[in-house]
Amino acid sequence: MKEFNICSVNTEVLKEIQHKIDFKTKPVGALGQLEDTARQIAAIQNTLEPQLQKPHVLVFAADHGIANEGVSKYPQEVTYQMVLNFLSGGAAINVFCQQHGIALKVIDAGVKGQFEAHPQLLDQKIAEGTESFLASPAMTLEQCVQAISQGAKVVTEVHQTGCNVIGFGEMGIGNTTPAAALMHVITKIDLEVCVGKGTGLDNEGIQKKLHILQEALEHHADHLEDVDTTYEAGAAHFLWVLSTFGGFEIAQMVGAFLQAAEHKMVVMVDGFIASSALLVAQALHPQVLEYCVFCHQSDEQGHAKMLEFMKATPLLNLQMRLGEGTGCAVAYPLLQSAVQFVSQMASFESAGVSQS
Ligand SMILES: Cc1cc2ncn([C@H]3O[C@H](COP(=O)(O)O)[C@@H](O)[C@H]3O)c2cc1C
Ligand SMILES: O=C(O)c1cccnc1
Repeated sequence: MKEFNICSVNTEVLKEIQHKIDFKTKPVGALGQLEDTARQIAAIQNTLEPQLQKPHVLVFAADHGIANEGVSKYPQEVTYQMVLNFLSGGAAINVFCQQHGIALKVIDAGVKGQFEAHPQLLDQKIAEGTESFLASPAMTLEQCVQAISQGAKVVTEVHQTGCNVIGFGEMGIGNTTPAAALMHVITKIDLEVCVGKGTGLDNEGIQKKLHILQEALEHHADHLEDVDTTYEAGAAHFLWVLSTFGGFEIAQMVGAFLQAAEHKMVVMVDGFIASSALLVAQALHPQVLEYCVFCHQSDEQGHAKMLEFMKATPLLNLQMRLGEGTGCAVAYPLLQSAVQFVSQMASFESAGVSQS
């Protein structure tokens, strides 16, 4: 497995930027979470003059064997079709990226079917979909390790273009099911809390999804008993969990999160599925969380608890439940506001305004 070298952010800068923020012409703390975000970005960048450059969203797409068990409201071919939609500019993520000047790349991490070459599409296909984890591991350990390094590689390429702020999205019909499994195994939160409606299952559909997950956990129970999800237990446990229950887009996002933190990039975190990849990433390297701005709380029912587990306070709660990185794209202007008030607001002294 690729080694990641992730340092903690500079906490000295946190104190100094706080001082700078407190001398801006506003009551102390009045910009709320924008102040927290500004402090965090300053600490990540190790500067009192944080800046955002060349924002990117990477959408990782892949298919899932478990989708054949009827865990989604939509058919599997939607994954392939939506990739084409991303490439022709018609998806929600295209619209929001266009709106905010965010560059968008689409990564085929393991979609069923072949695509023609396209300047926005990267071929990082591990295989044409995972196996159903109802009866076997979703992927081999080798595939899992390969996916992590592929996800890392694309982030390094984007970083080399001068990008210092990046978000990860996903597309993969059925992928709220592996995300729920990862959440349950890593957080030990009751499976019922981790399972939600995804693309819009009704109650009966959610019960079926829950039963399939229970059956899958039962199938892997012998191994699961030996799984130690404490940090000290080491990477092998988490790699087993990720390869057994994950997906190729999820595993590539694990590598992407870790690599972005190694490059000291500001990392925008999207919804339930992206956060399930981050759960694995933070289990391997807890410092990755210091680089993460949690963009929104998804309406998928497990997300609130998942965020709580990572002690995260999301910027937005718009009852969105789409994925694709849309939470990152709509929250990006807030990150811009955070860095711009630091650089552009007057101080009490420069504006001649009296302090308390
Ligand atoms: C047209 C369409 C576009 C999407 N864009 C993201 N998702 C989202 O829905 C899927 C997860 O939900 P589930 O586990 O219930 O299948 C993922 O592809 C996710 O990205 C979409 C889903 C659909 C149908
Ligand atoms: O929060 C998400 O990422 C999400 C929720 C439901 C369906 N697709 C994605």
